[in-house]
Amino acid sequence: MDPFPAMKNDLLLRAARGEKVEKVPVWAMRQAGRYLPEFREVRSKHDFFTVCRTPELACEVTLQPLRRMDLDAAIIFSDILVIPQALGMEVQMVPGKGPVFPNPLVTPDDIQKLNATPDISKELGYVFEAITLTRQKLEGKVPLIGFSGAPWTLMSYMIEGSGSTTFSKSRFWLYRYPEESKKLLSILTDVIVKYLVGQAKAGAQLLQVFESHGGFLDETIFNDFSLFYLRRIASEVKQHLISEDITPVPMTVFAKGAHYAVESLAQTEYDVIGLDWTMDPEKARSTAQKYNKSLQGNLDPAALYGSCESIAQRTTEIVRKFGGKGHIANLGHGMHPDMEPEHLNAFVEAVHKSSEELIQKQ
Ligand SMILES: Cc1c2[nH]c(c1CCC(=O)O)Cc1[nH]c(c(CCC(=O)O)c1C)Cc1[nH]c(c(CCC(=O)O)c1C)Cc1[nH]c(c(CCC(=O)O)c1C)C2
Repeated sequence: MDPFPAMKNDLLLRAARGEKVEKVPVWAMRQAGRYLPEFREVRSKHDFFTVCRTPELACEVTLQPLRRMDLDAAIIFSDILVIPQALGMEVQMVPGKGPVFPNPLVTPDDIQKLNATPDISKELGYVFEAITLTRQKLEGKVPLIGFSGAPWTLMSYMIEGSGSTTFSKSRFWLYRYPEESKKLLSILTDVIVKYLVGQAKAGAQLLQVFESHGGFLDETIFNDFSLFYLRRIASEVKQHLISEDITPVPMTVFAKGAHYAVESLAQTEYDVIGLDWTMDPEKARSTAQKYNKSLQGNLDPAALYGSCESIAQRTTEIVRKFGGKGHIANLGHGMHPDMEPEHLNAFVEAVHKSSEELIQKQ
């Protein structure tokens, strides 16, 4: 028996599985965040990782955007960098700078210092508790998304020690220490699989894997150091759930910038391929159809700086290009802190209105 309230809106889950929908579901990456005054209010009292680690606070900020807008999904408030923390690395969130690792990995010997096989429920149980609490509080209003960073993206932060424009230190590892890099990626993959299985068991109804730094790799390097592990994650998460008699939840992969990889990702066990705003929806759609996959995306986040009219116009165009079926509307990357909530709302409304019209005509 499902211990959670019955779903009132399952558009996201139907679209992820390529089923019929009456309108296209929509959510936004970083929909909980600093562009919302009510989020800044919470952050003025609690530091970033305290919000992540306190289920009541994480639940509260997860629900904030849903009180303002007719979004079709919630995404649990957390960060991809909770995994390096679980492996024993310190991560600080520095205002105006973002995440900083005071002691990044410098040479492959540093891999020995990691706690490579952490007790996931002990180290990350707070995320599972936040998910269960949020599923209860959502009362079936919309599905709850869980997520993780992908191995390469996490490895790049662990080596760079922060964001970077070149990722030269972590890319150095791929070419200079390929075997040790693979060892690290495999440690991360094993942890990510357990973490995502735990999220599904706690109540997450769709799991998204963020390969935010995919586009820094060329195709052959991507295949060996990213795709290989992404593929393992989808297949192992689903196998684990099946072996415990749990119906596997749909999974989305978002490999930002990896244009060359849309087809190879469509050949994995992910159900949904996320597109950034520089990718062509029509081209991706013909690829996705071959493999029965759904797509997510891909309005340029910067389009939200335009007027509400221009947002509606651009959104209608994008919805038409994706064709209504097997589409989850989203931005091509996350919200920025200086965006206006009303402009995100214009996007949400335009997705619903234009897709309802499009689907009715079909
Ligand atoms: C709101 C927020 C988050 N993380 C950070 C912030 C801002 C910091 C603050 O409030 O002080 C720091 C925070 N955490 C990170 C960054 C990026 C740093 C950089 O590389 O420049 C920042 C500013 C690292 C991070 N964190 C995340 C990614 C993957 C998505 C992406 O590519 O943007 C990445 C790369 C995932 C993430 N991060 C977050 C979510 C919450 C759920 C939602 O979408 O509403 C999610 C899914 C939340």
